Amino acid sequence: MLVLKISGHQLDDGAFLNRLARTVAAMPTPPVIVHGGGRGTTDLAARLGIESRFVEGLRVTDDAVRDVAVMGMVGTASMQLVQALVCAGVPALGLSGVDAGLVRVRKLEHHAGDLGWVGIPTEVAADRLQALLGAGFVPCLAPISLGEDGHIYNVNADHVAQAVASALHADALVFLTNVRGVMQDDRVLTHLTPSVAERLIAEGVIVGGMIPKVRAALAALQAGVRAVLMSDLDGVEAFLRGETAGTLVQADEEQQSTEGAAQ
Ligand SMILES: Nc1ncnc2c1ncn2[C@@H]1O[C@H](COP(=O)(O)OP(=O)(O)O)[C@@H](O)[C@H]1O
Ligand SMILES: CC(=O)N[C@@H](CCC(=O)OP(=O)(O)O)C(=O)O
Repeated sequence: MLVLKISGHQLDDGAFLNRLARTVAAMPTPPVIVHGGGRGTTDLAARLGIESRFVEGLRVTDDAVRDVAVMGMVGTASMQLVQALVCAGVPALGLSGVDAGLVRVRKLEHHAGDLGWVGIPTEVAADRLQALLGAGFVPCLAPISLGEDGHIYNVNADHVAQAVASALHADALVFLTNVRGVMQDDRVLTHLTPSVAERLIAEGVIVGGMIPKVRAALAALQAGVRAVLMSDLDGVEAFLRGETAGTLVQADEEQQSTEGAAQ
């Protein structure tokens, strides 16, 4: 089973959505979907006169921003995606992490300071997601989730996707984003190991929203998800055809044995 994380970058692009929906409809095994909505939420906040602030790719979320995040992600983003999927014949069910207690979180303690209502997943109700899959639905999760303290939290969608893929023991986790993969000097890195990733973060090559994505990808690999890909839609479609594309994360030892075999 595959967990597909869909970025919020292109959810207002009808042609993109229709192509994506056709790709999902053609998948032999229905995926579990986690979507973002960061860009739409930032746009909505601006229209409401609220400035958006991010720390290492995570949105600083006070009370007002949390309200906007709920509107942007459980509302607009979910509706845009589910509409396209259902039109393509996919029985998509738009949910958030709050519904049925699917994703529980605790407040994220960040080294850079207090980010407000930002959560980090602690538990995923894998049995309930399996029940939805078993009943023929394709769950589409917005990343707003319920705290162990009963409060509503804004959670980075990459973190939710990682937690869901790990809890479901998914075979693959695919991060569909708006770039071809993790880039260095205008080149896509075909493979990324934990040690290289941390070096590129420290050197400022991997910045902003790519930081939580890369860390989530590494955590999924660590949790036993065998294939973890970061790519755009071209790359995701190639990956589903069994071709190489985008950036695959790989354990350090795996990289060494590949290099060893090549010598
Ligand atoms: N080294 C890098 N390679 C590719 N993209 C990067 C890199 N560092 C930062 N980015 C930025 O990260 C963005 C993806 O993160 P984000 O905007 O949070 O996307 P998503 O919606 O997929 O979570 C890219 O659009 C790019 O601007
Ligand atoms: C805490 C935090 O950063 N939450 C994110 C959740 C949405 C998200 O991750 O959307 P993308 O996948 O489109 O970037 C946010 O508010 O933007």
